[in-house]
Amino acid sequence: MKAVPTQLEQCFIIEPTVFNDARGYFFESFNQETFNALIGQSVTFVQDNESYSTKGVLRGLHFQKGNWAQAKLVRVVKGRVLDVAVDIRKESPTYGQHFSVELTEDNKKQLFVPRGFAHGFVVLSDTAIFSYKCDNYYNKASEGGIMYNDAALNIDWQLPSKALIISEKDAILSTFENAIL
Ligand SMILES: Cc1cn([C@H]2C[C@H](O)[C@@H](COP(=O)(O)OP(=O)(O)O[C@H]3O[C@@H](C)C(=O)[C@@H](O)[C@H]3O)O2)c(=O)[nH]c1=O
Repeated sequence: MKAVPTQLEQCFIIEPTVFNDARGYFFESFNQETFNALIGQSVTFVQDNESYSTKGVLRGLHFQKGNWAQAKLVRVVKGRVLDVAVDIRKESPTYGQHFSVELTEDNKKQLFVPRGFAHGFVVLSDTAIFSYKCDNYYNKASEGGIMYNDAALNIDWQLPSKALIISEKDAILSTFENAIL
């Protein structure tokens, strides 16, 4: 397993070591000791989530506020997504910057999204199963969000906006400027 730094401090791409043989493949999708050593942080995940989506589904940009902030370790079990992490740590030198990476069932890359980030993804394949670990529990009252097409963030989602499928909740999120972080 390897952790590749991004330009956003504490945000890493995780590349697992995959063992292929005549039967198929094997890899450790998570190993707490190795993971914490690689990223130089002590993260304890407490909740695992999975979602299924069809092509063009865009979920995000989401975060939880205050004491309910969540770090996430995200990956794709089936299909292909563009995954995006936005630095919303006001004191950060990369505040307002984002990092995006294709996560696919073939490349098996994962993204570690630290606390203090907004997160979202769009499905590029016909269908996708998205799986992630969170280091804090879901808390509906603490949910926050930023509109995916915020002009200041200027994220290239790789699909035309008419091809996107967005929840009612996500269609009315704030601009980055007005979001309560
Ligand atoms: C996120 C979440 C949702 N839910 C419920 C609330 C709702 O009825 C239903 C669907 O929720 P949402 O529409 O918020 O699901 P979704 O849009 O997939 O939300 C997720 O998006 C990605 C981008 C993230 O980063 C995640 O942290 C999470 O915010 O599931 C839980 O019970 N537990 C959870 O942890």
